[in-house]
Amino acid sequence: MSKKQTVRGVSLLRVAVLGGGGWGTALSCLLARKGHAVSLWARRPEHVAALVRERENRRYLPGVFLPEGVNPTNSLKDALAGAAVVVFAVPSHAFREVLRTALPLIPASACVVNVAKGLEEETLLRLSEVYGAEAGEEALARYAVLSGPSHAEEVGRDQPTAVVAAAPRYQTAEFVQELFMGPFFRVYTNDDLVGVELGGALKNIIALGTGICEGIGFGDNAKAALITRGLAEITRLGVRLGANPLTFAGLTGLGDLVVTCTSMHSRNRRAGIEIGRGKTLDAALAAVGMVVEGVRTTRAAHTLARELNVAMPVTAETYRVLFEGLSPLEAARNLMGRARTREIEEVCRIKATWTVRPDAPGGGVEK
Ligand SMILES: NC(=O)C1=CN([C@@H]2O[C@H](COP(=O)(O)OP(=O)(O)OC[C@H]3O[C@@H](n4cnc5c(N)ncnc54)[C@H](O)[C@@H]3O)[C@@H](O)[C@H]2O)C=CC1
Ligand SMILES: O=C(CO)COP(=O)(O)O
Repeated sequence: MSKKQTVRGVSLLRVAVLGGGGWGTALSCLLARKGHAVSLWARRPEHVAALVRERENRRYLPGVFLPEGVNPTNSLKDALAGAAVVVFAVPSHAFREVLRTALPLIPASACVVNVAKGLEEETLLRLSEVYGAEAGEEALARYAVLSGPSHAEEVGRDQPTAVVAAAPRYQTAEFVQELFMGPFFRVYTNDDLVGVELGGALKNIIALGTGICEGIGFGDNAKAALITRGLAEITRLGVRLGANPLTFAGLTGLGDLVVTCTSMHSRNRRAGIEIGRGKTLDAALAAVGMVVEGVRTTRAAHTLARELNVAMPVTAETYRVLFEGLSPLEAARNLMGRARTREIEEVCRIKATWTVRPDAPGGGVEK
């Protein structure tokens, strides 16, 4: 493919998408529709064979057909050869393992985009920290995350969607913005990498909790309370870890909470509903049959919150339901019975340490 061909400033590129689930498939379709040459890598040969044969991911994204520009492959070497961009779309728990195998094969100049939403359970690290530890700090200059309210089922069908790109180096976020931006896919940049990563990961806990409430039979008031108070505790932990509190009012905070806590596409919400109806965690996960990131993230965030002494009551009760056998109804009673407090006073206790990054034009504030 000629490097001279461009789509609004970004050359038509060779892109490797790693991960043959719903999100990797939807993003492969989006990029191929923009004219990029996409290798879609999945680890199971029979899954790749089905993708090649059917031109559809019937297991994870039924009804969305792969454009010509998507080439499914089981060979990491083939997928990564000559790639200008590498998109990691594997679940968070597989990120380090796949990264280690892929790193020697990734071209030195390639831009790496991670789209998984989670924390590494064992180390409590954000995935950009995992990347820096494995690839070296200097490699972070070409690393970005893409996050926000974006179900694969809708993106795969060109339904309007808005997301955020963030990166240690602001220009990399701008490159990723241009790469993914399309008529139905609007990409903002945000220079708060910490907030964008945490917003995407932590909202899954609240979606599990909201689902549990629905499974019990509670109504919209409970859902609104959980979304709002969930946002408050996400913001508390985020600010403690160096995020900009305003990020959580944006697409990767409030936006992704709304979509994940209310959409029937959400695996986290669906798993929560099953648990609220009385299923065990294992039975709920089996019923969903796809990755439910919030389960591991609940464990990681609960540990982080305790280590940092940050109050996260929704996370704590969700943890007890998932891992300590607390009944969903008892968890709801615990949340409602907490000591009375003031909403605003609590928010005011957030002491923001956020500073504007020097490499962000306009100070990172949208004009
Ligand atoms: N599905 C969605 O709408 C969205 C998903 N995400 C995030 O994208 C990430 C991937 O999610 P989905 O594609 O939805 O998952 P999925 O459940 O649809 O598929 C997961 C894929 O990862 C593969 N996989 C699992 N372990 C692996 C390993 N060790 N090595 C290689 N491949 C492995 C599975 O075989 C499967 O193909 C998650 O972090 C999720 O939170 C983000 C935005 C939207
Ligand atoms: O992150 C997502 C949508 O923005 C996907 O959420 P689920 O994993 O709950 O389906």
